[in-house]
Amino acid sequence: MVTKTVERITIIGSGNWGSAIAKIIGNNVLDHPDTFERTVRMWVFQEQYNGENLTDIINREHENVKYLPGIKLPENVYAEPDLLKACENSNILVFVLPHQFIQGVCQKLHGVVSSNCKAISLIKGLDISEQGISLISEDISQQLGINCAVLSGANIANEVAQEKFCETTIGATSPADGEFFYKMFHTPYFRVNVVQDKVGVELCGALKNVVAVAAGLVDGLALGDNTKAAIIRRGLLEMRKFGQTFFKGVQNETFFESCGVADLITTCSGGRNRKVAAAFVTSGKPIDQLEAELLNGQKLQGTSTAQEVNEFLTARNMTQGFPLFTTVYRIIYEGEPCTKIVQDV
Ligand SMILES: NC(=O)C1=CN([C@@H]2O[C@H](COP(=O)(O)OP(=O)(O)OC[C@H]3O[C@@H](n4cnc5c(N)ncnc54)[C@H](O)[C@@H]3O)[C@@H](O)[C@H]2O)C=CC1
Ligand SMILES: O=C(CO)COP(=O)(O)O
Repeated sequence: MVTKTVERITIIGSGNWGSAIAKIIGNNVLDHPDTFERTVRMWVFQEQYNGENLTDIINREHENVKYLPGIKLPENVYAEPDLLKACENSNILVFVLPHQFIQGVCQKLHGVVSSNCKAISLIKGLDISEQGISLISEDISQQLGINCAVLSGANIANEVAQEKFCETTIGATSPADGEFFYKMFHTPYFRVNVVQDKVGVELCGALKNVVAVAAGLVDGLALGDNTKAAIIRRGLLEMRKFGQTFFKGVQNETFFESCGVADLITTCSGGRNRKVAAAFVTSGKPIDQLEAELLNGQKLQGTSTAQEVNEFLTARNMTQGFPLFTTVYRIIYEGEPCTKIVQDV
């Protein structure tokens, strides 16, 4: 008798979103014992919390008391501090860590991961410099020699963890992979829609964070909802222009998915980028200091993405074509007055 092998999942990342996703996957695998191994390992970047290893607390209390406090994780989610051990013999890798850390993780996993592994990236960022731009899912594929789908949507982690109804988008070029990851992530309160425009989905997730910073600047200046809506609309247009200028095949329809307009709405209302950008206006403090003061170890993504996008556009003398992205960068990093957010775009 041929026994069907079950898929072993490792979640690489355990922050605010990583922990919320661990809850979804940990519960979903229990509903599909014929497809998935019961234990879901979660790689945790080890740190001390009240003098104790965070991994020990998570495995004892089944709660990520630092990054998702108050939410119980399924008992089949196991926190592992050693990256290679966490990924050992896994054939499904879920990448969900702040984008600035992915290169280091891929270097450690290079040559270790089996070629029959599937991966999906939930990271909202880009690998971008003046030399060029690549999607993080492409970096993962290229460095680890495996296919990598993406998931991105209107998914503020704390609300998802409280099982408040929301949607998300999976971008997978292979229908079979799309179906597989649908099963792994979909729940009645976390409604998955699968599209084939993987590039568009990933770009939306990364670039919306820059628009969220712009929205936060508007809020900090108390310019009101009409102004915020105008900035969000202009940001959506720049997101589409950036995608369709520098990548092939980005579909207009993708911007109407959860990963597009919906994620813009939620992030520009309740996200961390918005919150910290508003404080940047009202406090006058540097953005890094505000990140440390306001986010308790969680990481901003929109400001670094604005910096990376500006470096890329400047190298091509194309900043004028993206006034909102450029103005966000100049306000945050070059000391331009915050009021420029409604003057220069
Ligand atoms: N928090 C949210 O509401 C959502 C976040 N996302 C995206 O998911 C990705 C992960 O974000 P979060 O899970 O919220 O992380 P986070 O913003 O909570 O960041 C903290 C995480 O970074 C880890 N970390 C710190 N230093 C590290 C290092 N040197 N190497 C490796 N890891 C390190 C910490 O251990 C912790 O797991 C980001 O790209 C974010 O944009 C997507 C949807 C929602
Ligand atoms: O991506 C998110 C919501 O979909 C979270 O956005 P922030 O990182 O701005 O909190």
